[in-house]
Parts: sequence; C-alpha cells; structure tokens
Amino acid sequence: MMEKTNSASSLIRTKSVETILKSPVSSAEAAESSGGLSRKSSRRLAAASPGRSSSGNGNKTHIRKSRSAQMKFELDDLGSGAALSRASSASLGFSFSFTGFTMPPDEIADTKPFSDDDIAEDLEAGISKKKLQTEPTLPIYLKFTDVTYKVVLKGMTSTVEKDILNGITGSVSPGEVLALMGPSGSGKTTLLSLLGGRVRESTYGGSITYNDQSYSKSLKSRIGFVTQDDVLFPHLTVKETLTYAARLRLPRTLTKEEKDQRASDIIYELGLERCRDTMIGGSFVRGVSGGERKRVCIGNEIIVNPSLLFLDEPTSGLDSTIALRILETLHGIAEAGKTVITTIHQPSSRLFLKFDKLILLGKGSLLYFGKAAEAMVYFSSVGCSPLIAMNPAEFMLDLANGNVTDISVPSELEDRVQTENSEDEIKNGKMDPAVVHEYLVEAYETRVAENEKRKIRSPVPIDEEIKSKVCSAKREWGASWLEQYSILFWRGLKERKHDYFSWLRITQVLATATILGLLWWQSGSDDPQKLQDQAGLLFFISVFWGFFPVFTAVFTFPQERAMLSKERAVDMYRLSAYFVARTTSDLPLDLILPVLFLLVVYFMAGLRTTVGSFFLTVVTVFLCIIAAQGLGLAIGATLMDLKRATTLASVTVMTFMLAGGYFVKDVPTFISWLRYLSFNYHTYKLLLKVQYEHITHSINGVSIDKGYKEVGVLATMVVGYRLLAYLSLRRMKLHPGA
Ligand SMILES: Nc1ncnc2c1ncn2[C@@H]1O[C@H](COP(=O)(O)OP(=O)(O)OP(=O)(O)O)[C@@H](O)[C@H]1O
Repeated sequence: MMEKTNSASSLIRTKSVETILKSPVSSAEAAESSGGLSRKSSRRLAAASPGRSSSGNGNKTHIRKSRSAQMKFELDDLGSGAALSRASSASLGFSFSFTGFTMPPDEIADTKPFSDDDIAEDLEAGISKKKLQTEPTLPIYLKFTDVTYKVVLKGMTSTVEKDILNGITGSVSPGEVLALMGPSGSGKTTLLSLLGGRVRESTYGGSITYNDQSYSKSLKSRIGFVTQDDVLFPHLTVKETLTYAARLRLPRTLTKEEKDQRASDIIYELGLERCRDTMIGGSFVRGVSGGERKRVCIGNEIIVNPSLLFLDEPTSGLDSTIALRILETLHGIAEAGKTVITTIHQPSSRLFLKFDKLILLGKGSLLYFGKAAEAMVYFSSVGCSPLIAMNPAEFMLDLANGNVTDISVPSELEDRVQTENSEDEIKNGKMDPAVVHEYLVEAYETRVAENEKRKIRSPVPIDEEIKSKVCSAKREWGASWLEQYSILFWRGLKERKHDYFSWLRITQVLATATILGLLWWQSGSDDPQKLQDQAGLLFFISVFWGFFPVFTAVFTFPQERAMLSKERAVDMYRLSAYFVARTTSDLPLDLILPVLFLLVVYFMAGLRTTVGSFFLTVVTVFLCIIAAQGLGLAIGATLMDLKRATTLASVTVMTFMLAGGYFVKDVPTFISWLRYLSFNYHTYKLLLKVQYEHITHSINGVSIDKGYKEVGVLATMVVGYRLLAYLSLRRMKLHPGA
C-alpha cells in the first residue's frame, strides 16, 4: 500500500514537471536564442514549480532548491555568449606568423601572475586577474559527427568486438572550453585521443574536422595535448623543463634568448615562480606539488602557443581551489582565441560553471552535447531533475551511471521500468541503470541530435584562406639537427647527473677494483702459472665491463619510452638527434669509471707498466663497454619491455661469456662460431695482446694476433647494435592504439 502511494506521488511529481516543460527545450534552440529562451523557460519553470508554493513539503523544498540552481545557471548563461565573441574578436586580424611572441606592453602590464597569497581572495571575489596566451594563433573550429570507435579483444578461443564510442557528435569553437564528462570508463579519454589526432584515422568511424578539413600531420604543431599521467623528467627543475621545451619546440625564427624569455613568461603566467628552481620530482625524489606539476605539464604544451589544447583530467587529484585555478588558466587560454577541450571527472559546481560547452558520455554514448549552462534545463526538459540540492556535475554523473536516486524521472521511463524491471527491482523502487541509459540516449537522439548535426554541417565562419592554413603548414623543426643534439645532450646530462656522480656506483667499481687488486696483488707474468693467473684477471675484466653496460643500457629506452612517445608525437626533435644525444651523453661516465677502475687494478695487480700498454688497456675496455652498451640498447629498443629485455640480456651475456675463450678451449666446431659474436672474446684477445705480445704468441689456446680484426669486430658491434636499436625505435608506435 505504502509503495503504491510513493510511486503514485512520484508519478504526479513527474507529470507536473512534464506539464511545465510541455515543449522540450533543446539545447540547440536555447543556444540559438542566446539565453533569452532559457531565461524565459526558466521563469516559466520557476513560476510553475511546486517549490514556489509557500506551503511546500520536504520534497517541494528540494525541488525549489534545484530550480533555483537552474535559475543560476541560466542567468550565468546570459553572459556566456561572451566567450565566443571574445574569441571572435581575438580571432580577427590574426597574423599567423610565429615570428614573435611579443605581447602589447599594456597586455603585459595587465597580466597578473598567480600568487598563492592572493588567489583565495581572487577566487572569493570571482575575479580573474590573469590574461594568458594573448598571442594570436590560427583559430581552429573542431567538429565531429557520428564518431564511433571499437576495439577487438582477442581471447584464448574467440575474438570479441567492443564498442567504445557510439556516434558522438559535437563541436567547439575558438574561445570555448569544452568539457568531456562521464563516469569512469565512459570513453572520455578515447574521445579526447581521437579528437587530438592520436588515433589512426582508419580505426574509427564518423568524421572529425579542423576548420572543415580532416586531420593532417601539419596540425601537430598547432595542437597541445596534456595527458592524464603526463611524464616529466624528475631531476630537471621547473625552469629547466620549460626552457628545454621552449628551445626545442619554438620556431627557429626566435633567438635562444627569446625562447628562454618565453619559458620565463610561462612560469610567470602559470604562477610557478615560487618553484621555478625546484626539481619536478618523482617516485624517489621529492619535488613540486601535484598542482604545480599539472601546471608545468600545461606550460609544456601552451609554450608553443597551440590553437587547440587537449587536456585529460587536468584537475584530478587536486583540491578544489587548485582545480579552479587550473580551470581559470584554461579559460585565460581560451579567451585568447584558442580552442580548449578537457576531460573532467567530477567537477565541483564552481568548476562546472567555467565550461562553455559540455559533452556528457555514458557507456560510450552521447547523453548531452550543448552549452554547459543549459545542461540542467535540457535534463529537466526530458523529465529528469534533482530532488535535492545537488552539484549539477554530480547529478549528471548519477544520470550517466543510470542512478536515479534523489532524481525525478518522467512517467515514460517509469512505464518502461514497470515492463522491463524484475518484480524484485520494482518492489525495491530501483531502476535498472540500463533502462535509464537507454532512455537518455534515445531522448537526446530524438530531441537534440539532428538539430546539432544540422548546425555542425554548416561551414565554419572563417575565410577559405585561413581554413587552408590548417593543412598547408610544412613541418618545421624548432631547432637545427645540431642544436637539437646539443640541447638533448645537455638535458640528458642534467637529468642523469645524479646517476653519474652516484657514490654507490663509484663505490661499487672501486670496491671491485680493490678486491681484484688484492687477489692478484703484484702478480707477475714471468712463469706460465703466473701468466695463467693474470690471464684470468684479464678475462674477468672483459666480463665485468661487458656485463654491467648491457644491463644499464637495457633500461634506457623502455624507461624513456613514454617521454619519447610524447615528445616525438609533437615533433619536438628528430629521432636521430635524440638517439645520438642519448647514447653519447652517457659516454663521459663510461670513460671515467673504467679509468678509475684500471688505475686501481692495473697497478695493484702489477700489469705491464708502460704508458702505451695502460693506454691501450683503457681503450680496449672502453671499446668493450660501448659494444656491450650497443647490445643492451638494441635489446631494450627491440623489446621495449623490461622483463623480457632483461631475460634476453642475461641469456645473451651468459652465452657470450661462456663462448669467450676462457672456460672451454675445445669447443665443438658446430658451435665455435659463437665466440665471434662475443665481445668478451674479442676484448680478452686484445687485452692478452697488449700484455703479452712481447712474451708469447698464444695463451690457454687463445692466439695473440695483430688485433686489427678484434678492433674491427668490436667497432662493427658498436655501430651495428646501435643501428639496430635506432631502427627499432623508428618502428615504435607513438601512441598506444595508434
Ligand atoms: N585499446 C583498448 N582495448 C580494450 N579496451 C579499451 C581500449 N581502449 C579503451 N578501452 C575501454 O574503453 C572504455 C573507455 O575507456 P576510456 O579510457 O576512454 O574511459 P574514460 O572515460 O576516460 O575513463 P576514466 O575516467 O577512468 O579515465 C573502458 O572500458 C576501457 O577499458
């Protein structure tokens, strides 16, 4: 009996909402009327709302609250048309050159940085003091129609296709911030990646256009993409991070000083001055805070003044004040005529108000696209309204999840539930989330979708000449090959200086050297037994300096993969410049450590005391190290997976060591070729030659030759393995799923 009464009252409530909104207000219509209609409908709503009645019961009070929340949105909306006009004015008269990033002096004077002390005050007052990214850029209108995306999941026995996105349509113009909202797993990141050109065109359906043109590689320089777990070098400071990015990414028409100045401006604009000299930090190094880190990531992208800025959850994990601050920053960027698209998980009401447009996704389907400020009106129009005061984002996420607790639903949906829900569910008053989802998808498709698509089909309001610029730009590197090499070399040195001067590594090498020196203390070579012993020491040296470099080099590319993908995706540098810089920036340490090692071992063990032989021993060990490193780099770059790479490396190193000519003399002919692949074997032979060429022609069955062949083979390994590593990197996919 009670249940019946409840459901009856809810039906009456729903019906009343439907009566109020007899003709559903589509977001498209509302958009056309620039807020006028929504204000009207809002008044109508407010007047007819049961919440207006002074004799309200509990429920009515809730409804009244939610209505007043709607009112607030609609009133805010009156001013929100400004975004586009701001953008249009910013778009007018653009000089599309990147030759200068100078702002008019009065703009600079106007530009106020973030300051931790006054931010709270500003936020309270609702004042945005900042003006970011005021340089003109090419305005880009992004439109997407019926975007679909599916993945093929290969199981042990069968292959299943999974729909990730089902016909998503939307658009965003310069000057606007579009938020992609939806529950976890609803497809926000996938949609963002598709829109950002990070997924191959052949893998998705529908159309995505930039100023009515499809994606082209030349767009890369106009797009900034901040990923969810963006990678930064932990040992670089904020200033270094942004300066290197500026030097590599800004056009060559700017001088180094101008690029550095640009990095300083970004630091100032993003309020990072207090931490400019703080290391970024990571799992093992304490660094900047989460909010500062996010801002550095954003800075890294806006430094090139992109026309389109994509951000994946820029506010996740941050408190609401910092999140608001980041949103303010994005608004500043949009105000300068850029197009900003961001995914957002669960924004606070204040954050929600900052978005111009909103896409609400649920299980990969579109539940709403339109002005963020009109979203509540739209959901009211389809009969869904909060029954208690609720953050609009929370309300919409509940709906997208199919959870209608504290939400009024239309009778149509209730009827469907009656027919589709099980008896138990009906008794519990629960609704099947799938039914709610289906209703919302259908409601959007029947009431709004067609109208939106029609609007999107009309051409963008800019000159043909400007449109064509989107695709015509040639790919230009920010620096010459040599400059890229030099910047990457120094960046690599800075990032890894801690490894270089790691006392642990130095102690490891010196301790091993001392133990060897003590064990072979002043070992002579004047009788065969002593010679035999010394040969053992020389073989150990070839193994020691063949073993460690392989294992340190194996980590190089798998560990830098994320950074490399990210930087290569935006054409920050040539792969060859990176590769040469990365492999040569380790050389100084590679030379210092063996010299230290040999200084200890050589003289303690009483090896041949001539300057020439010491020098040749150092050169031989050095050759062995860089050949072994080459092998490690090749294995790492080919497999790009640390577990598999270290397993393969250990098997290879072990095989090379055994085939090195010391342990087994009488190797069967069918396997004896293996020794020629072993850098241990060639190093060992060279070390024997340097020490004993004046005494004997063969030791332990290993002949002492001229040594040219060994040097030749080691040099071939140095280059050959690196070439293999380079080619493997070239094949590397820049984006997973691409
Ligand atoms: N390559 C893929 N293979 C299998 N499933 C995938 C793939 N890419 C995406 N998905 C699935 O598609 C759905 C949407 O993923 P996506 O990362 O876009 O969601 P999201 O809305 O961004 O989630 P979150 O808010 O948790 O980041 C998820 O269920 C995810 O598991």
